[in-house]
Amino acid sequence: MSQPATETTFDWLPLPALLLDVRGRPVAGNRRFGECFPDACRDDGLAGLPSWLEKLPEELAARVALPGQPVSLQLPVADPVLACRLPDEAGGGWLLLLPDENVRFTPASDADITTLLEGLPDPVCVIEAKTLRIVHANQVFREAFAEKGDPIGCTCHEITHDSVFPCADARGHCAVRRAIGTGQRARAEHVHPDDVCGERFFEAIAQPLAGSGGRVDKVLYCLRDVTEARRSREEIRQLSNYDPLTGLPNRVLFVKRLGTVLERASLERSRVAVMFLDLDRFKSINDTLGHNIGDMLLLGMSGRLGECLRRVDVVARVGGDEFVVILPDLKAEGEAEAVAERCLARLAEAFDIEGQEVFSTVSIGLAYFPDDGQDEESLLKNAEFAMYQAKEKGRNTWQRFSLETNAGAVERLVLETGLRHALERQEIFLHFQPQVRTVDGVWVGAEALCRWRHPYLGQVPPVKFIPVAEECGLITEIGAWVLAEACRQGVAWQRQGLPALHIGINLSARQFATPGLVESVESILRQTGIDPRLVELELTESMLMDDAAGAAELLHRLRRLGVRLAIDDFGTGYSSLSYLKHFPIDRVKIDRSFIKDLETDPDSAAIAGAIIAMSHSLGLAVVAEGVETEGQLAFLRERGCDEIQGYYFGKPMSAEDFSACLRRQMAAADRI
Ligand SMILES: Nc1nc2c(ncn2[C@@H]2O[C@@H]3COP(=O)(O)O[C@H]4[C@@H](O)[C@H](n5cnc6c(=O)[nH]c(N)nc65)O[C@@H]4COP(=O)(O)O[C@H]3[C@H]2O)c(=O)[nH]1
Repeated sequence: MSQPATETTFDWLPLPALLLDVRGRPVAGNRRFGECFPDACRDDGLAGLPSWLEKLPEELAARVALPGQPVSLQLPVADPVLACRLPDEAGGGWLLLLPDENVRFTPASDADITTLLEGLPDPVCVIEAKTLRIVHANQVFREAFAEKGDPIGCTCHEITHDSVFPCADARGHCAVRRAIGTGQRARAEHVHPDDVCGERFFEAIAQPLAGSGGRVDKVLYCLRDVTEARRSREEIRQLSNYDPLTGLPNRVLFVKRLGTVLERASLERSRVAVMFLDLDRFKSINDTLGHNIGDMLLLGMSGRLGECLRRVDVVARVGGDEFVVILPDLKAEGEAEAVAERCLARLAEAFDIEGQEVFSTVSIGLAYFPDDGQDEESLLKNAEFAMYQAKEKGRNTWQRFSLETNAGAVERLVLETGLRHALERQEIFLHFQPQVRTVDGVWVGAEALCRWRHPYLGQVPPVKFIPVAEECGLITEIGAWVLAEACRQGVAWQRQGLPALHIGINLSARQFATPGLVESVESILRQTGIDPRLVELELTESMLMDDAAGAAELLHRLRRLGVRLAIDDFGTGYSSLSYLKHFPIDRVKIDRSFIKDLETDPDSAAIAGAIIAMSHSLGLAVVAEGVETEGQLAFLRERGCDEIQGYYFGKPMSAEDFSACLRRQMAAADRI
């Protein structure tokens, strides 16, 4: 076919246009066509044209048209397509004018739609725009609403909602009507009643389908059952914001709510109180009556607490036996105190739990906004502090936050209560301090030292919390955790390619006296898979002296597990080396107090020297603790002290820092 004389005009036509040969096969597209179908127009001609153009030859063959006379073609696009016979002088053929750049497709035939819908896994139907009646529905849709009978001819809302009114989501949106109105795809979330689970949630998507006149005459309506996804989302939200036992908000949500209340209170200049409640001696109830009864008591408590509060008050469970309440918008003086009194009285009444009468009381702390704290954290902290003051006053009472207090006793209570949750809240962790071979400075061991990061108090030193843990018996649990964690770390280092280091672990007196220590150590060794010879348990002299025979037997049993034993802080207690030889001890650690004064105090130097010499004569190795200076190191090296521990070589550090330092040491040694 020769190129028509109108080529320039053809190219600049504002509509997409195609030149067809006499048989109706596309030959060239104009510039606009190229813009609309960029993939189809290549330098070497047309290719990959829309499939509906394949019908053209068939369609044109049936048409009788005079040159220059346009005919309208029935192609599956929304707007009419015009074809114009070109005069024979111009080579015959056709000029095809497409409606505009957004060539829209009309749905295929009913049969095509049915096949298409059946292939979809979700309930899908086609709704007539004018009447909102269903004209097609796939099998999944029919099954989903089987009890309603044949959906064809019914309105979509009759079928999906049992309603004579068009359906709508929570915001009043009907996806179908929006799609009809805007000609755009619309989405909504619907709740449909369900006999089995009460209600089911659907994501509804309405896709407008344009008729031959370009107007939306049908809507493709897809429903996706999102009930399960929504439930899991809700479960996650519930778990992260609510306490699973009582269903009350947890600490996270409580702090958010308190933030909102405080924001409003500062705008309105109103008063808010935070009330912190802690059950008195809950641990002993749990221990004696069992966790089930304990749980039910907590449930009962949370219920009764609700009875004592106003509707605007917010109650949350923030710890095992700790509840907090926000009392917003306090009008009268003493209002919060009255609530506290009411709670004390109601909560002290007996609970009937599985036929048992259970009594419990609470201690309550009160802190006011803005007087006792201006933000969530300080109010919560001060209310908790006041609660400890109430405990200190004899429990079953309330106390308003005040700085004048028996600081020591309250601090102890704060520590004890905090320690009860410290392990489960992962506040306890280990640091490691290198133990270095004196002759060449090589790192041969590490002492594991326990650390506690309290949420309010920050890092609490072990000399403060270990004695409290001892007194309240928590040391057994903490000590076992330390032992396991230190062994686990030792194994992890070896797996990372570091040399096998011996790990020093402190045993406290109470731990030493707890029955089952040997079994506990044995099981930890087995579970962690550490070589027992790398584990060194550190004890103090006083632990051995009270019951020497019993201690010796215990030490022998520990020794039989393969672990090493060291005497810590040597020199501060009985300091009888001859006595020590009755025990299966491997090493002696000279206390820091002697090392500190080595260079200035001849007595300290003499004692340290004597300990080293005597220990060696008894076949015991010696470690010096607290070495901070070159001079101390020189002295100890000269006296043949086996190992050194102290800031001179490294402070206690995290396991990651420890391994990084050790690697640097090893690399430096390799270079020498
Ligand atoms: N000024 C100075 N201090 C140095 C130097 N080198 C080491 N230290 C400190 O001396 C203490 C040595 O541990 P310790 O005598 O077993 O004394 C320990 C131990 O008795 C106890 N402790 C720590 N962790 C545990 C544990 O897991 N269980 C038990 N039962 N007690 C622990 O707490 C004590 C104190 O531990 P930390 O505060 O970590 O204090 C550590 C360490 O940081 C130095 O050159 N200069």
